[in-house]
Amino acid sequence: MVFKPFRLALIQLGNITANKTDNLKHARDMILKAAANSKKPDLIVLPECFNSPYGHKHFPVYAETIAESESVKMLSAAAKETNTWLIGGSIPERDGEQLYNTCTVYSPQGDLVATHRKVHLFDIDIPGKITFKESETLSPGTTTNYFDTEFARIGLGICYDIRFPELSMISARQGCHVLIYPGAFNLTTGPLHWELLQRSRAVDNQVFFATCSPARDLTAGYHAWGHSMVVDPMAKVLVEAAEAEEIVFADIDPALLESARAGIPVTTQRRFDVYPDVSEGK
Ligand SMILES: O=C(O)CCC(=O)C(=O)O
Repeated sequence: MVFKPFRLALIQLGNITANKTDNLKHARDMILKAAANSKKPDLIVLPECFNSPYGHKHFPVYAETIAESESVKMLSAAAKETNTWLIGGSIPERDGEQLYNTCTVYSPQGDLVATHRKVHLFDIDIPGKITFKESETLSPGTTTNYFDTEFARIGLGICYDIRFPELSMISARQGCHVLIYPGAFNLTTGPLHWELLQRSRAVDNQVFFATCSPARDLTAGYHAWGHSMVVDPMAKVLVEAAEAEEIVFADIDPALLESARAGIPVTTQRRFDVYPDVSEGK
């Protein structure tokens, strides 16, 4: 499987309003801006729920079917126009009666090459801090997903999916070199767990791990943590955004994955005679 050096751009998108048309226009402008940067990224990433305010009551209002989605049309056209791979964050998706939190991925030709429906819904209740119940309106995805580019195999997840090591483990054992999760942690769990979980998933699996969050907006109903990040296979943070809108770039160097695996060979020391391989049959 090909793994070559490439450059990643994470768009920590701000100004996500109640107006979808404005959100799509702003996201498009930022994709064009990232692509026009002298750093010339090979892959651009948007955050979770980039076209709608984040909240289960908003999902039914903003949901689109993939076949008729104006968001998908915009993302496909932007990928083609910039001739760049694009992970289109996530959008509320409608499929019949069901709604999903769905990530869509585009080739530089503008083809929709992969989707990932958030597998683990964000249902938490920390009294006095945060209560959120995506399952009030969303259904969970039922598949693990990755896509291949000319430079790497890339595994997908969305936000809360990061808390479930099995998903990352399965992607890594399917040969993914880089795991990319659009996400939107909050001001309670963000400071404690956002970086910790990414560095854990990276070091567990000796892969690169990246997240892309919306910018923090204290006037919005949901306060995103921000801090979009790229972590290397030794769990070193390569780049981290602050809270405001920002585009951050990272060079993904396969030599770092190779040296991590050579120096600490856990990938060949697993004891599937003692515990099961969660990727078996996947
Ligand atoms: O796991 C967390 O603390 C936050 C998850 C989240 O915000 C999400 O899944 O959208």
